[in-house]
Amino acid sequence: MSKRKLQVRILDDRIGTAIPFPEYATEGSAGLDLRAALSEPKTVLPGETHLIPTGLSVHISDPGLAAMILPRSGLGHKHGIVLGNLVGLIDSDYQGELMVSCWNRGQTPFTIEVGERIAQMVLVPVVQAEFDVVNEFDASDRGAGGFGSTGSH
Ligand SMILES: O=c1ccn([C@H]2C[C@H](O)[C@@H](COP(=O)(O)OP(=O)(O)OP(=O)(O)O)O2)c(=O)[nH]1
Ligand SMILES: [Mg+2]
Repeated sequence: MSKRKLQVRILDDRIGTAIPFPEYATEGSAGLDLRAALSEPKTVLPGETHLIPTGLSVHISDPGLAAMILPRSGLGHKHGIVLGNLVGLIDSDYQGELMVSCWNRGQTPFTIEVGERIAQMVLVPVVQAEFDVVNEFDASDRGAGGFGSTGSH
């Protein structure tokens, strides 16, 4: 399987030792698990949102690619820990630290441990649009119908 080279900077020297470097959990994984580069465990109370550093920055560099930060399903479903921005989008020209906004949408406090896998990052292809302003579109079957226009079943 071919993999895409990605430049990464390690901003926290515990990465690679106390905090494992991000990796694909299995050969077929789409997401790289991102870990909390915290100095001590952090409790997120119900309704709170905390910005958690990962100790890493990436420079994707190619405008035909981006990265998305997505919740981990186990954390989100069982513990209510999802992302404060719902989805994080990493621009190809971003060179700052990868940050994860952790929102506790549940009813019970959740403690993020040092090095815990808090979210996952997926590299995705991107096509930038160049707008071509027109007065009318060629007719389509759907036209302007949406929001349930095709019926409820
Ligand atoms: O979960 C996230 C989302 C974004 N970012 C970084 C990478 C991204 O390239 C940059 C800007 O994100 P975005 O464009 O979504 O935020 P904005 O509110 O539009 O800020 P800006 O004005 O800096 O673009 O912040 C993260 O580290 N984590
Ligand atoms: Mg932006």
